[in-house]
Amino acid sequence: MTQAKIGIIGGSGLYQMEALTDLEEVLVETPFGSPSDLIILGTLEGMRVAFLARHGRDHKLLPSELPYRANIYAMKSLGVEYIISASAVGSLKAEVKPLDMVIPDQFLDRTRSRISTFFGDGIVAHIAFGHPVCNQLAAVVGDAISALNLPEVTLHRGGTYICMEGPAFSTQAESNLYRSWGGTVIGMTNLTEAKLAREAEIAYTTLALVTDYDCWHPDHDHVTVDLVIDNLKHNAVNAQKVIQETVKRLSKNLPESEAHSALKYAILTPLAKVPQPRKQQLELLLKKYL
Ligand SMILES: CSC[C@H]1O[C@H](OP(=O)(O)O)[C@H](O)[C@@H]1O
Ligand SMILES: Nc1ncnc2[nH]cnc12
Repeated sequence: MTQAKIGIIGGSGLYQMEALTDLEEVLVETPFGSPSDLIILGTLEGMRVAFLARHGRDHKLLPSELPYRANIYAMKSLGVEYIISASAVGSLKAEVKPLDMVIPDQFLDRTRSRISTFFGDGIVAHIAFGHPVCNQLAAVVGDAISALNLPEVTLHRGGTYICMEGPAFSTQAESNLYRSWGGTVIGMTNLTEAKLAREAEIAYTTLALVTDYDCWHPDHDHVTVDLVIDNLKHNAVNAQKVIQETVKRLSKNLPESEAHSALKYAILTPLAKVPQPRKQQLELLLKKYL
């Protein structure tokens, strides 16, 4: 049974959504283990939404330790069709300032120690990922930001999110390399989520909230947690406003998304030949094709 069509993943600094009412905390077990925390179901702008603190509400999980598959699978099992993912990022461009918001439309993968697929072990699928975020959902978030006219915030529509492994921040040589590759912002989590969301046929967009200039900018201190904490707090307040305005807009019109049929031409293994335990494990993702 669908409990929420909209999922919100809160990153560093965003551990709860204050405007939610009629709260229910749910423990969702998945074939991939437990999610990062209990999922909070609540009402926002008349819609049921599912909120998950990515690192747990007490921020106890490293980017490499996150149960990415359980998080996305849990959202899917609640009926989520759209995920808005709020994330703290460093800026790789002078014109993208701390407190700005970026809606990336591309990712570059610098992760190396995490599983970023539901497939394998007897079932092969290759999803299309040329456009890794849902452009329709991203446009709704962008329009919400523009309409809010937040002081001190410039919106950047589009851009490339470099997803590094962490937990240490980058070296200056790495930061400069990412700049030379055309990176716009850098973080440690969103590419993995975006891939799994696409495999789960959930439309996904990132709301990237800038906290720092990483370590490349000659006029700014290198990023440290201490340095970004105030910006994280400021961004968390703004992110909640943006998410509320986005949900308000989604409550009037849920956009079509190619993500919702991402598996249609992706699975290579004949489903009759998939080992039964795997089929059971992935039933939630596969059932419309069985
Ligand atoms: C702010 S310190 C680095 C930490 O912040 C980002 O987290 P999230 O993507 O969950 O908002 C980044 O990915 C690191 O995990
Ligand atoms: N400079 C940075 N590098 C990686 N992740 C970040 N999250 C916030 N700032 C970051």
